Amino acid sequence: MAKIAIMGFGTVGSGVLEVCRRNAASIARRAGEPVEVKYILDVRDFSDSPDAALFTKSLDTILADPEVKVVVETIGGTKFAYPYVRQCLESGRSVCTSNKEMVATYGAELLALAREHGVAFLFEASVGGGTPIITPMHQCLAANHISRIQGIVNGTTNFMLTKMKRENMSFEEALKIAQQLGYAETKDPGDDVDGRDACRKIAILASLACGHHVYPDNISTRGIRDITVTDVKAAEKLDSAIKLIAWYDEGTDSQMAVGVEPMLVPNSNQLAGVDDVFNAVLMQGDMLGDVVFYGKGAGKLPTASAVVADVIDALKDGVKVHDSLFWKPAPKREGLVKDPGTYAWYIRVRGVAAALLPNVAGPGHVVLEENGEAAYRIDAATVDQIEEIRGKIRVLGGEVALVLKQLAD
Ligand SMILES: NC(=O)C1=CN([C@@H]2O[C@H](COP(=O)(O)OP(=O)(O)OC[C@H]3O[C@@H](n4cnc5c(N)ncnc54)[C@H](OP(=O)(O)O)[C@@H]3O)[C@@H](O)[C@H]2O)C=CC1
Ligand SMILES: N[C@@H](CC=O)C(=O)O
Repeated sequence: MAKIAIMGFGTVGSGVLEVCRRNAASIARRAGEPVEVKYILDVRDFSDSPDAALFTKSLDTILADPEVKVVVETIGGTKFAYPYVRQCLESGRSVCTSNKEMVATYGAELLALAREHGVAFLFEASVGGGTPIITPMHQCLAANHISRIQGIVNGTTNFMLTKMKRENMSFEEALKIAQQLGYAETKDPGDDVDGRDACRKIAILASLACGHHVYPDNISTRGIRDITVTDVKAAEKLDSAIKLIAWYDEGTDSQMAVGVEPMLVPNSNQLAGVDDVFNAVLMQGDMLGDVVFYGKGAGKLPTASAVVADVIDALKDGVKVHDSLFWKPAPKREGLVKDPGTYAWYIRVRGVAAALLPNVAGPGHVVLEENGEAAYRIDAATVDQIEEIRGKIRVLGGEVALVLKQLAD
C-alpha cells in the first residue's frame, strides 16, 4: 500500500482525494499497489468532514511519517507551497503539483533538487489542467526538436470569450460563472484575465522545449480586459474568433520569441474552434510535424486526474522520469523578449474617422464603424510599425483602443 499526503484541500486537492477513491482499483493496477491518502494539510477547519481524521495543520506530521512516499501540492502560489515542496523533496519524498506559478518561477531549481535527492518532481496538471501535454511532450515527442508552440492554455478566459461570443454575456458575468465553476484562480482571478496564468504556462512549455529556464517576467503578457462585444462581432465579420494565445518560437540564432496576447484567429485555424473551458496546444516537432493536444484545461476532476497520473508515475518510475523531464537553470534576462515577426493586425480606433485609416495605418480594410469607433484590418506590419501607427493616431486626436495580431492559418 502506497501512502500519500495532500497539501491544500481546495478545488484540485479535494479532487485528488475523490479520484483516488473513485478509481482506486485501476489506480492500484497501474501503480502496482493500492494508493491511500494518509494526510491532508490545510489551513481551513475540516473538523465536520467525514475525513476529519486525515487533516493536519502541520507539515511536520507528514515529514515525520516514513510511510508517506509522495506528496501532492495543491495549495497554489509560492509563499507556502515553495518552501513546503523544497522540504518534501529534501526529505526524500516525490512531489506532484498543479501549481504553475511555482513551477514557472522555481522549476529548474526544484527539478535539480528532486534529482539530487533521487525523487520525482512532477507537474502535468500545471499546463492544460487535465489535458496531457507535459508528459507527451517529454516522452512521446522526445525524439523531436520542438521549434514552435501555440496554444489556448487558460480555461477561464476561453470560457469567458465563448460566453461573450455565443450569449452576448458581459465580461463580469462570464467571469463570475467561471469562478463558480472552479476554473478561475481563487487567490486572484486577475491572473486569468490579465494573462499571467497563461504566461506561467507558456514559460513552463518554453523551458521544456528549449532546455533552460524561461522566466515569466521576460514574457510580454496581455490579457482580455480590453476585448469588447464590438471586437467579437468584428472578428466574426473577418471569419475569425478572438482567443487568448500563448506562443513560443525558437527563432534563429537563439533569438527566441515568446508571448501571451489575445489574437485574431481565422476560423481555418483549429484553435478558433476551441471553446468553453477547453485548452488546445499546437506544437511543431521537426520529425512529427504538427501535433495538437486538446482537452479540459481547468476544473476539479479533470485537473485532479492529471495530478493522480503523476502520483502513479512517481510511484512507478521515481527519479528516472527526470531523464527526459528536465531543464537547466538560466540567468534572468533584462526586459521583455522582443517579437520580430510581421503580421496582419486588427485595430480598433476611437476618435478618428474610418476613411482616414488607410492613409494612417497603411493597406488594409475597414471592418466596421459604430459609436465613434472604427475597426480596421491591417494587411501587414511589425510590432514597431504598430507603435508608429499608434503615435500617428494620437497626433490626429484619436486613440488606438485595441490591437490584435492575426494568427496565421
Ligand atoms: N482550479 C483549477 O481548475 C486548477 C488549478 N490549478 C492550480 O492548482 C493549485 C490549487 O488550485 P485550487 O485547488 O483551485 O485552489 P484552492 O484555493 O481551491 O485550494 C487551495 C487550498 O489550499 C489552502 N491553503 C492555503 N494556504 C495554505 C497553507 N499554507 N497550508 C495548507 N493549505 C493552504 C486553501 O485554504 P484558503 O482557501 O483558506 O486559502 C485552500 O483550501 C493552484 O496553483 C492553481 O493554479 C491548476 C490547474 C487547474
Ligand atoms: N485558472 C486556470 C486553472 C487551470 O490552470 C485556468 O482557467 O486555466
